[in-house]
Amino acid sequence: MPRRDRPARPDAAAVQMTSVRKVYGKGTGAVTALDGVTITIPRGTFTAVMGPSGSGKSTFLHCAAGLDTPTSGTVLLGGTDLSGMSEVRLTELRRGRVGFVFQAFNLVPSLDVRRNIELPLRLSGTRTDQAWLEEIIARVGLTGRTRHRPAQLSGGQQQRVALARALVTRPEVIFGDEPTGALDTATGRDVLTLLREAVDALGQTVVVVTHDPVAAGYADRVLFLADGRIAGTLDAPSADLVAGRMAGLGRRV
Ligand SMILES: Nc1ncnc2c1ncn2[C@@H]1O[C@H](COP(=O)(O)OP(=O)(O)OP(=O)(O)O)[C@@H](O)[C@H]1O
Repeated sequence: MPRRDRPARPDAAAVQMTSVRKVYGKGTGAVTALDGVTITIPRGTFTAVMGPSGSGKSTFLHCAAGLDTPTSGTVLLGGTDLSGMSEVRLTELRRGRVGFVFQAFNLVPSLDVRRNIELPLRLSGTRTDQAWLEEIIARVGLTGRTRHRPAQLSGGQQQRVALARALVTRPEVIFGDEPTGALDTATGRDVLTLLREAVDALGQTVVVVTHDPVAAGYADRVLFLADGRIAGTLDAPSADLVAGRMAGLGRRV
């Protein structure tokens, strides 16, 4: 049975971006969303990406996850160079080696919890490792809810399903775009705690875009973007320190 618990390149960083530029449009209407980003994200770490509106956070996430192609520069995911990859190979890579957690959950309404979680395996033709499936269902606290449809769940429970779905393939990286943006404060904290546990207990790599300094406080490192460039990093962040740095960035732009 194909298993993904051993990365293809165990020594490689989870993500390595070198001189990544992304320009949308052409001529006078061109917008430089990323302007020479070079960063290494080690395996088994939790990174929060922050910055003012329009600083390039979503573009960064999309380029790192193979959802968008840089104008120039290179992106390596687990040692695999994404440049020049065909759309078919990029789709395969996103299914098997990348997990996503979005603000809007993006579950399939007609499928129950278990089938939603198994979906990436079914799409990539991988047999389900039942013991692993049961473990992650238990980890995210959905035991006893596996026959429910998404509409029968709270927002927090739906995001737990999305997180389990992201974990099921043992991806190189789980990318989150404001994963707590649609949740109330307490429920959002529960989801952040689960992301933290995925890093600490499972060695998962997590990269999350957020506007919330408290959410960033769950990360090992905060990456600040301003005007498409890395404006600094903060290790072992606290919400207060993050808020202070954000206020400084806000004044600069
Ligand atoms: N498809 C696109 N076409 C043209 N310009 C774009 C496109 N996507 C993003 N941009 C521009 O690129 C810049 C960076 O956008 P991006 O969405 O990455 O920023 P962000 O930091 O995620 O913003 P926000 O916090 O508001 O979501 C912005 O100036 C934006 O207008």
